[in-house]
Amino acid sequence: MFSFFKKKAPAATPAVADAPVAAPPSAPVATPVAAPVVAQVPAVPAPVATRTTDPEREGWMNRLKTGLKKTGGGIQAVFVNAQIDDALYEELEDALLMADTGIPATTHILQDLKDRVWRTSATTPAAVRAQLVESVAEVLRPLQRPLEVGRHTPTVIMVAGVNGAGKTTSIGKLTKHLANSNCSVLLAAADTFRAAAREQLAVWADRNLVEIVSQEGGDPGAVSFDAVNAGRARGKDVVLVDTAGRLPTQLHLMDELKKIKRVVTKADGTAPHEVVLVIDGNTGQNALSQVQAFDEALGLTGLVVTKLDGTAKGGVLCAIARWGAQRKGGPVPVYFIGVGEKLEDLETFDAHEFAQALIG
Ligand SMILES: Nc1nc2c(ncn2[C@@H]2O[C@H](COP(=O)(O)OP(=O)(O)OP(=O)(O)O)[C@@H](O)[C@H]2O)c(=O)[nH]1
Repeated sequence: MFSFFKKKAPAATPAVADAPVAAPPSAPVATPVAAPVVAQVPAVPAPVATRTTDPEREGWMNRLKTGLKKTGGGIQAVFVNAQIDDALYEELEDALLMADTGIPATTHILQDLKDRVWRTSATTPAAVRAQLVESVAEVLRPLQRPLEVGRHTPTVIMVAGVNGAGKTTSIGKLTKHLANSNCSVLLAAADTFRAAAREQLAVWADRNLVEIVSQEGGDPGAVSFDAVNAGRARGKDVVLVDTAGRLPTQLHLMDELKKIKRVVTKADGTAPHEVVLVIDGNTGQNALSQVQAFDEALGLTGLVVTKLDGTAKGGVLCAIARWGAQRKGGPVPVYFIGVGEKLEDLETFDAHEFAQALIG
């Protein structure tokens, strides 16, 4: 199941009765996702829906749980025949650190857990574990925010990341869902180095009946510029700019990325409207370094975390959330998570579900 919000010009009367209830991004949400939201929605962005008994959503939850099984298993084991004492908290600390949660987030979660245990008078391992899920969910909740489409026409989304993080695959998945929801999409193949990347994108474009701007060996800035102009001229809802993979340490390539962003702004003074970093969920604490480095270079507006169906430990999202709590512009939301290689394996991020999968 997939959800995003498409906003149209304010002139139209919002379909208030049918629209999801708006709430602050940090508030717990409980509206079930019935179907992708493509209707006009109120001006205030609404949160993505969460807990649901939808079988499709349960299916991907199982995949996420399977992917994070190692982490969940490790944390679960701490609670087996456990006493609620200092030793339990020490073991939990180890388990959270092993899950790539990092020291600041682990310290924060444990302190919050102790407060909760005291407040709720939790005395059984199961009750403490339930409180741990709530602690982790609360840390993650600021990351839960939907991608908005429709405020600008086209909405220009620039996608970056290290090599092999899953950018092109995620763009393909996202394109499918956008196209399925009647959003017209234009893809910009700004990875002009790798012929295979252009071909891969062209295959996605073909499958999804969307258009693509591509140029063999061309300048990625020029391709992006052309794509944004073409997107505007053709009245596309979304332009997705796929950039070549690069490491934050490759300074000349990071400069190139900054240039692509500048050129996109030249084509449309309000763009890019989103700068999304794709991170591989298996890269552990390194994912946090990537987020920080790309954010410094580009100013990120969102994340896609891929490969959570594999051997990812998942705790790094807590580290990213705690870092985001200190960030000047606030947390960088996780728009989507990737739980497989298939087209439908892209899901909106739900803090509570993720916490449940993580804790096991
Ligand atoms: N299991 C799994 N595999 C994924 C997921 N997302 C992407 N992949 C796989 O990861 C590999 C790399 O994906 P790409 O989309 O080519 O990565 P990229 O970031 O575009 O790569 P470069 O263009 O080389 O930087 C492919 O084999 C994908 O099928 C996911 O959520 N789960």
